Amino acid sequence: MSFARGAGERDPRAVAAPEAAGAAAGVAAAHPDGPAAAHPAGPAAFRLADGGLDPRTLVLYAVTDRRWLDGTTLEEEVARAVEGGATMVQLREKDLGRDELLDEAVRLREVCHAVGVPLIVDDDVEVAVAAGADGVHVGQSDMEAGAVRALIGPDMILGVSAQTVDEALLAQERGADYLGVGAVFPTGSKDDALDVDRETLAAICAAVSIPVVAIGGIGRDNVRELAGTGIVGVATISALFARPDVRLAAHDLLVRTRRMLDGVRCALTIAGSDSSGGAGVQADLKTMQANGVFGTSAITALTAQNTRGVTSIMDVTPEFLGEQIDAVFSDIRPDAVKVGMVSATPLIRTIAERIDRWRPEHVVVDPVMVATSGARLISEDAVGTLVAELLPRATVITPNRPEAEVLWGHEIQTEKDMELAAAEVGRRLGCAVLVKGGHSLADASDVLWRDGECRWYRGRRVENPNTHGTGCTLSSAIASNLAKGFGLDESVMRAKDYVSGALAAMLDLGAGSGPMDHGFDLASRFVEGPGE
Ligand SMILES: Cc1ncc(COP(=O)(O)OP(=O)(O)O)c(N)n1
Ligand SMILES: Cc1nc(C(=O)O)sc1CCOP(=O)(O)O
Ligand SMILES: [Mg+2]
Repeated sequence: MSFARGAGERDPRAVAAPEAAGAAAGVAAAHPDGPAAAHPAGPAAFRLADGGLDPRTLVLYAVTDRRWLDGTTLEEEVARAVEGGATMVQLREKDLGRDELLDEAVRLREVCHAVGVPLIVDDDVEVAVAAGADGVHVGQSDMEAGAVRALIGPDMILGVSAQTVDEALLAQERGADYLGVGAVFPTGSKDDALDVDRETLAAICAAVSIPVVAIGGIGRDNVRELAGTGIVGVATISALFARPDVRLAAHDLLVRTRRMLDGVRCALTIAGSDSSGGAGVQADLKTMQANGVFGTSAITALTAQNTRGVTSIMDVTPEFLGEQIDAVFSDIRPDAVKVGMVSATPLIRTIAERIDRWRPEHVVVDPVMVATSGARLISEDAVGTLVAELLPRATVITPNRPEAEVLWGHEIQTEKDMELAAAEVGRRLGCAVLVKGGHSLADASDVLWRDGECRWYRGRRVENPNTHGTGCTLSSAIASNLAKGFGLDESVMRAKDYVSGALAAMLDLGAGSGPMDHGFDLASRFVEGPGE
């Protein structure tokens, strides 16, 4: 484990760090800026309805160590950590006297409460209470957990360290809200840390009903090894405070921790290739990536197109389309499927047959009929097959106004017409229907019919003439969110937000209606690059 924080930075082990005892006498009952100025909602705000600690507060738990400071203050570094996404902060300073610890706790409390993040104090119950912190963390050689609970009352958060299943069960019985279990990897930040192997960590998580965070030597390169253990988050000192940019380090580790906790979700796009990259399979894959889902593809057709129009289309054979779908499903089973441009009857039949064979959980069909440029993308006879054989197999379909008119058989002139169209088409097909409003009607608002009810999603209008690929992008963003486990309502809302963001980035490419910036919010911007 390296302590090098970068050229010229010091080794914190060179600084005297006496492992101070826990609670000692002499702390004032309350600091002058104490509990009265605490987070208005108090620590109860971090609890769920059943009284348990909300596990989301533990996803990225930043533990302080002033020995990493290099000309900045602890408040500044903690502010950076929470700005980057730390969900909980622990003041753990072994070399501070109690008055200094209390002052530091009060300062950190302000920083944390300004952004709604709980502050925990390590070891010292009296300082935690006097400073108006949200909780305290004690280990096996600190004050006994039951005694701590009696002192802090029912609301304040109590964290307890455990290295065995017996210790974990006892801590839970004595009123712990969460457990810190480590050291799961070798650490240079705690001299007396004991090793906890993966099996013990998993056994502790399985034995208790309170949330567990892993601690010790965790960083961006090994966090994924904790997948499947049952933890709800990770606690770390050096992966944040030893980094040159604490905010970026926090964001990077948060993204990686979330990915580790959620597992990798996959989506499949079955659609046409757009040589200009703004629509079709290319837009779908970029959208999936940007929405945190691994994208796979089965290509229905190659198109030669750019922002001015489609000049040529070459369909793949139905056999080859089927082979692509089978190759993906038989190996990486996607959590959701998006179907886009599919222009010929045999290809539509192949997709319908594969849906029956592989039974994906979610199927989003964008019934692409006409490109934004006006080019027809499906043969007349194929529309009948689409309606009869593919759309009834969808979870949700996402027609724009002209497509909804074809499916409904009437003109759509008002928002009421959009609702009627969505309802009638949905009843006929037995699936949810999202009718998308256009610039001239309902602005950026769409209506979703599902299970007999209509719901409007009022989007924010973005003045951007470059709208090539918006339909593909919306449907693949919905599929990505369904793949991640969101319900349909939430998936539509998130997808609309994503499309608005991609439009608002105002990318301007090509002479015609250009593509959106699918990568406007990519996490990679926050990932530390080489040389750090
Ligand atoms: C979240 C979390 N987990 C474990 C610890 C370690 O606590 P403890 O065993 O009391 O050791 P010290 O931190 O006091 O040296 C922790 N602080 N936080
Ligand atoms: C504070 C602490 N407790 C541990 C335990 O095993 O209980 S390990 C540890 C140090 C964590 O720091 P780093 O992320 O730099 O390894
Ligand atoms: Mg302790």
